[in-house]
Amino acid sequence: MTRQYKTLGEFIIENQDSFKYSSGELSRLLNGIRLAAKVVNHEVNKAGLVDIIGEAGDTNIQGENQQKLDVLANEKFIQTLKKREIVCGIASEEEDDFISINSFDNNHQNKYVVLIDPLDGSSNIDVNVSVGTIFSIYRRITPVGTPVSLEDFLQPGINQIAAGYIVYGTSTMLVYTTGDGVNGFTLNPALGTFYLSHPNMKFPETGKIYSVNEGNYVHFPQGVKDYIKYCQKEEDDRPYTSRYIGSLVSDFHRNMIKGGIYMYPKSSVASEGKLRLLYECNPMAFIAEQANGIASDGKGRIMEINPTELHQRVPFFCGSRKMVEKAEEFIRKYN
Ligand SMILES: O=P(O)(O)OC[C@H]1O[C@](O)(COP(=O)(O)O)[C@@H](O)[C@@H]1O
Ligand SMILES: [Mg+2]
Ligand SMILES: [Mg+2]
Repeated sequence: MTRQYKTLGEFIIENQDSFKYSSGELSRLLNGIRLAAKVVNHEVNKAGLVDIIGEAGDTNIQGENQQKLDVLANEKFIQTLKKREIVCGIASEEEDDFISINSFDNNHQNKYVVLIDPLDGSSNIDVNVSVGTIFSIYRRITPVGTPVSLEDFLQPGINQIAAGYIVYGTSTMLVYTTGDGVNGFTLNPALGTFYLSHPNMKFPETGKIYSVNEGNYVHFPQGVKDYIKYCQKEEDDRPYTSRYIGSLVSDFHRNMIKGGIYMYPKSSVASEGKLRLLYECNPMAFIAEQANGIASDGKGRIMEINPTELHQRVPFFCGSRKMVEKAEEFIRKYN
């Protein structure tokens, strides 16, 4: 007899009462993300066959050449969330500024803001390597009934009420937390349904995988260089294995299952690193912490950083507790 898996829809309903503000709104929002994930998954899976490969011809506010799939995924998530009557604002990697969304009755009754990285790992789209989507959800802090404002988005990660990612890989999975542990759901493409395949996901306390773009080694701070040398040294349970897919979501997902550390440090060519605090680092940090992992900027907790800009970047060290603590130890030696 095949094992009965709970569906994502059932799980969302069953768990909505454990949610602090449970009024069904977050469930509707998560269901919106579930729907958009399936739409984007459909496009990603046929990327080689239709004209969504390659550059879209524009650059985003970060000066990156937007890929066609970046733009398409951005449109699909924004359209789907707009229609759900619970979102008052959306910020996205692919949008210069936040988008204010007014409720149908035009008096700003919606309570949630969503920050998204619609397509993570853009450099891997054309070469058939796994990519993802990342989302972060907050309750607005400005009063309901007034237009959403920038301060609703510039909240520290500790204020997140939910966060998650979708990985479009050998299978498509949606992994999320509402502050009550981390659960992973695998899409059965034949049925178009997500099933609870990975309940209560946890980072192993330590691991043997380090993920960093070693091509930037010469530009890294000495502490980071020393930690990488430590990972490569033949001693105790080392050397560790180097694994770097170049898609944050995929590297994070593997390390959460097997144990490992992902690093995107600052460097002499990227003074604050590359990853964006609001829609990459904060959501992954929330998931990591809910799964007994750690997320740091090398000095302290990512989720305690007070954001100042929508697209600000921060150095990022995330994964198994003992490995991130060791990396911080090496970095602190030079502070
Ligand atoms: O090619 P690099 O410099 O190693 O950067 C790879 C990193 O950049 C990212 O692609 C940034 O994300 P986007 O693709 O969403 O811009 C991460 O997913 C990945 O870990
Ligand atoms: Mg990204
Ligand atoms: Mg992206």
